[in-house]
Amino acid sequence: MSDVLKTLADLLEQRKQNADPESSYVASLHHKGLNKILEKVGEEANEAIIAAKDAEHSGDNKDVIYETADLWFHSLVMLSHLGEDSDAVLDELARRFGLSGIDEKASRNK
Ligand SMILES: N=c1c2ncn([C@@H]3O[C@H](COP(=O)(O)OP(=O)(O)OP(=O)(O)O)[C@@H](O)[C@H]3O)c2ncn1[C@@H]1O[C@H](COP(=O)(O)O)[C@@H](O)[C@H]1O
Repeated sequence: MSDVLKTLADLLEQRKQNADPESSYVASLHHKGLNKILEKVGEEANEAIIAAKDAEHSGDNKDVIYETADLWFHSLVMLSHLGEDSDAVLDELARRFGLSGIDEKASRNK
């Protein structure tokens, strides 16, 4: 795991276990439950899509990077809520190295 993901994973775990929803945004999301977390993931995905479309026209990627960070962050809170962290996702991505998306899809449709 990258240092950033490891530091964030540790912070998210600490906030999930010990933090007060009044003073921690992450704890407030866990307190509100999975549906609220999923609502935020959907909202941030939409914002990232809109920012990407705008970036295509303006040539300025600042907002798409900001919105993608929001999307990744809320996805990590979702995984944390379910007892997982980014390691599991990175392992899955590593497992796919060298496996063409087209070949993988064809193997599913046999
Ligand atoms: N990386 C982030 C991070 N990215 C985005 N956000 C928050 O995500 C929220 C979502 O943005 P919105 O504009 O949708 O917020 P909003 O409209 O207030 O949200 P709603 O009322 O609609 O739910 C904002 O409050 C952002 O500040 C984050 N909050 C926390 N972190 C990390 O998590 C750590 C722990 O945070 P706390 O739990 O707050 O201490 C922090 O130190 C950071 O490292």
